[in-house]
Amino acid sequence: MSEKLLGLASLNRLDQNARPLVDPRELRPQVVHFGLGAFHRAHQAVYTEAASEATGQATGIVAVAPRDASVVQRAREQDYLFSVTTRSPGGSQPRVVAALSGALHLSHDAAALDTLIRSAEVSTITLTVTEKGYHRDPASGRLNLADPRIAADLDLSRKNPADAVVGTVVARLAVSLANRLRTIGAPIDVVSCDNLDGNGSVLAGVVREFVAAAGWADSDKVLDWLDTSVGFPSTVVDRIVPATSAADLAEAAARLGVQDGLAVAGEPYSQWVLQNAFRAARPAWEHGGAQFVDDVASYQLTKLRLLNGSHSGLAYLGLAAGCRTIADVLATDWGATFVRGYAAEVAATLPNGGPDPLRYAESLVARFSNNAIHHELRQIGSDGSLKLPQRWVTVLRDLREQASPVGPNQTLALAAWAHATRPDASSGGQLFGTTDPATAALAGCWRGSPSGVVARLLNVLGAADLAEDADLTRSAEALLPDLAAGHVPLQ
Ligand SMILES: NC(=O)c1ccc[n+]([C@@H]2O[C@H](COP(=O)([O-])OP(=O)(O)OC[C@H]3O[C@@H](n4cnc5c(N)ncnc54)[C@H](O)[C@@H]3O)[C@@H](O)[C@H]2O)c1
Ligand SMILES: O=P(O)(O)OC[C@@H](O)[C@@H](O)[C@H](O)[C@H](O)CO
Repeated sequence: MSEKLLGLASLNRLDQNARPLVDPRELRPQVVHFGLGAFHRAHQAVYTEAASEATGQATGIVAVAPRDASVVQRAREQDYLFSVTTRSPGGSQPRVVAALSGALHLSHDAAALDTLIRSAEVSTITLTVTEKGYHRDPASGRLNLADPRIAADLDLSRKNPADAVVGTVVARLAVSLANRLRTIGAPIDVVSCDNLDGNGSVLAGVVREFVAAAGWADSDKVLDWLDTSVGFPSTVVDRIVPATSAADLAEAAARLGVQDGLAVAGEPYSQWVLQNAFRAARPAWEHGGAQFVDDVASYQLTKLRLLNGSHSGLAYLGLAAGCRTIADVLATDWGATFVRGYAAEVAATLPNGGPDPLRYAESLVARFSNNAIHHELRQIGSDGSLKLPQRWVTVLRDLREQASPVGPNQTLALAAWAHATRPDASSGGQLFGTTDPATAALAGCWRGSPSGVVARLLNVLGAADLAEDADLTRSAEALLPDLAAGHVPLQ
């Protein structure tokens, strides 16, 4: 292997402060992680390495790439090492992290993955597979059995219950957890680290629905075992980690002195709150800085509704105004005002006992203003049809239930999202280049009469109840001409 590439052979070329906290050769697999994306590397992997250093138990993660096989290849070439650069306006600091002990592809390595999930050494599974990875129906929130990929996996797993080479993470979990019951039967925990409201119960729900729909001879027994022996704790994960750019890779190579094809960069802030609801032995993440609490709901709602909710709003407004990154938006004369105003409007929907919303908003203004982080609005604005149900729709419903009015910042954010879903004739995609699995359905909403477009779009989010709120939809539609002119009409 080339010494110019990050790997075991090039570790001694690194500056002392850029070296891993633990010896990568000592890692033993205890965790299987689905979703070998940027966030996992800069978040759960970092906590796991810190816990390994603190406890002296070198926990290894076998990371699974559900789609892109090239990332598995790169991880293998680099002996599963990668760097995380912490970026702030004061400077940036890369460090190589030793937490991964293997990498597999979901379908190419199906047999090895199944063996691992039913092995006694693995006690925890984690996931960062985006909202798309859960295959939920937007209106009901349940597993969408009509989704072609889920339907295909159900078909495969009916024909071959134990050995099906399935293509979705939900099906892989259902099949391999059932195989674990059929072989060692030892308890295990499965931890969703995606930005979903009640992510533990959402994940438990889709896995159970797959098992029930598969109709295996032992499906009922598997469902009972999932209840008694498999934990699905909820978690709140927080660290801003943009997709890695070519410039990030070049900077990592220059700073480290070796090439790192898996480099990621993130902000200094990081938080991981986990529900104390594990059934099996787990990594001692509390020694790596994670918090364990009995109920994560107040942390989860505050984070999703204030951070992610305002992030989405900034993304759509910023795109309308011609900005590229979140820091660009915060540099306008309206960015911070929007974050504060939006937080004040959402505050009434947050449970007691969580962080103070207005102080939280101030911390967001500071984090979002970090101009060493280049978080593209197009990335945040993509998949809006799957993100907005938990970022905005639940908030709007709670306000209706309280008979409270929808605030001007929420209405403006809704209008900006609507504007960003406009079809772009030249590209065939969305106006600003955001991507969304519901692009065609969203584009279809622009075909009817202009009045009614916001209601039609809300229906695509599975929010027929909000679509009937004429005050909301008309107020949002009234803002569209300003947004189309590149003006953000913030009061
Ligand atoms: N990046 C962040 O700042 C951040 C912060 C908090 C939480 N998160 C959570 O982590 C998730 C992933 O973020 P990331 O930055 O790693 O993104 P990424 O694009 O780098 O990685 C996404 C991962 O999800 C997988 N994936 C995508 N679509 C899938 C599908 N349909 N089925 C199964 N797997 C699929 C990809 O293969 C990849 O492994 C986010 O969607 C969010 O829920 C991210
Ligand atoms: O990662 P996504 O695409 O689901 O959402 C974009 C951002 O809102 C999100 O990544 C935040 O930066 C993150 O949740 C902060 O912890």
